[in-house]
Amino acid sequence: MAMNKAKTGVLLVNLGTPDSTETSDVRKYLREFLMDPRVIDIPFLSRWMLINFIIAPFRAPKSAHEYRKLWTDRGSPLLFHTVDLREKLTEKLDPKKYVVSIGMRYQSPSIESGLEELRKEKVGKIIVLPLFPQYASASTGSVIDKVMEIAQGWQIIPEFSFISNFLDHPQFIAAWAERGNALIKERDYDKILFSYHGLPERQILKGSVGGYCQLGACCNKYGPSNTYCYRAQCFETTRLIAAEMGIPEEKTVNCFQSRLGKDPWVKPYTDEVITELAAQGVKKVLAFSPAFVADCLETTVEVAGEYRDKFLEAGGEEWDLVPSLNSENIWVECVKDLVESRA
Ligand SMILES: C=CC1=C(C)c2cc3[nH]c(cc4nc(cc5[nH]c(cc1n2)c(C)c5CCC(=O)O)C(CCC(=O)O)=C4C)c(C)c3C=C
Ligand SMILES: [Fe+2]
Ligand SMILES: [Fe+2]
Repeated sequence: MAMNKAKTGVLLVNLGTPDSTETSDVRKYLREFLMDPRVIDIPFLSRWMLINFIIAPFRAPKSAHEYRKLWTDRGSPLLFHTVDLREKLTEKLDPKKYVVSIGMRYQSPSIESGLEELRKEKVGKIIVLPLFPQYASASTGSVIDKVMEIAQGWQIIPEFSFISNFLDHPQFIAAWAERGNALIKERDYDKILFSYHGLPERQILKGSVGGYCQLGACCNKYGPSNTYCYRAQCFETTRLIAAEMGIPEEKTVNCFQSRLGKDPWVKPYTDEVITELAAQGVKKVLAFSPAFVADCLETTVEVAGEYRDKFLEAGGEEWDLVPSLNSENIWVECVKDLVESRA
């Protein structure tokens, strides 16, 4: 007689977002987010002073203003696209074999509540998918850290599988190419710009065991020696999307956005690249933001708003952002494959 096998739980985790655009909620979110030592990796007391004397009083009201530009009837896009992704993935997976929940690394719904939903279903195995294509300690690493911290308190720890990155998954690449091609069909662009979330350089160097990454030309090749170098992962994603779309490499440009503070972050910086492109006479830019799988503050407000304004003010004429993967069918298929290949 065939044995009934326990279901596999799938936990989809995204970064998280404030509960509302009230400054108090944004402050609460920023406090939790930026007190994470993997995000701001400086000594506790310095981090605490930075959050309480600078971020909470000055940054929170500014960020709340930005979040108001992003907010929709369904709240924050980052959250509702993750809810939709869960729903569509659940429809595609065999209900006898899988149960899917979601968790946000910061604020709600929490990772803890997502794991509890799975435990109630008595799952035999948990696959954790941090929704960050390229591994970074500040994103994927922090999610894994939190899940392990929670599981420490359990009597029974089931089998876990953590998906650390998917920057080169063929369906992830095809999904971006499909989104980009829809715009390229309409219009000719001079440059295709890929803007990734930035990181302090020291975070990459700290992970560079044996000094394999020098933040230079070494990141232009991706392979077994630098699997987790964030910069190399980003460059590889660009190369693969460009190849899938038939775009020559010299038409592409990589850059890193959203730097915070005075320490050096990974280069080149998106705002500086924009000024240089405009000065070179580039008029039409198509921008991709493939460090995010859902539209969020960083894409809709920063890339499609702030950076667009900057480019147009500097003499550019056209700046379009490729919408994120959100809960597009081809992306749901990719997530299904990521999950089934770990089951
Ligand atoms: C030291 C600061 C930060 C690091 C390091 C960092 C890494 C990092 N972040 C994401 C993804 C997202 N970040 C988002 C917003 C955001 N990020 C930071 C700071 C750091 N991020 C701040 C302060 C904010 C809040 C907004 C602001 O005040 O400017 C978001 C958007 C969330 C939303 O609600 O829409 C995402 C997503 C990754 C993947 C990453 C490491 C690679
Ligand atoms: Fe961030
Ligand atoms: Fe590198």
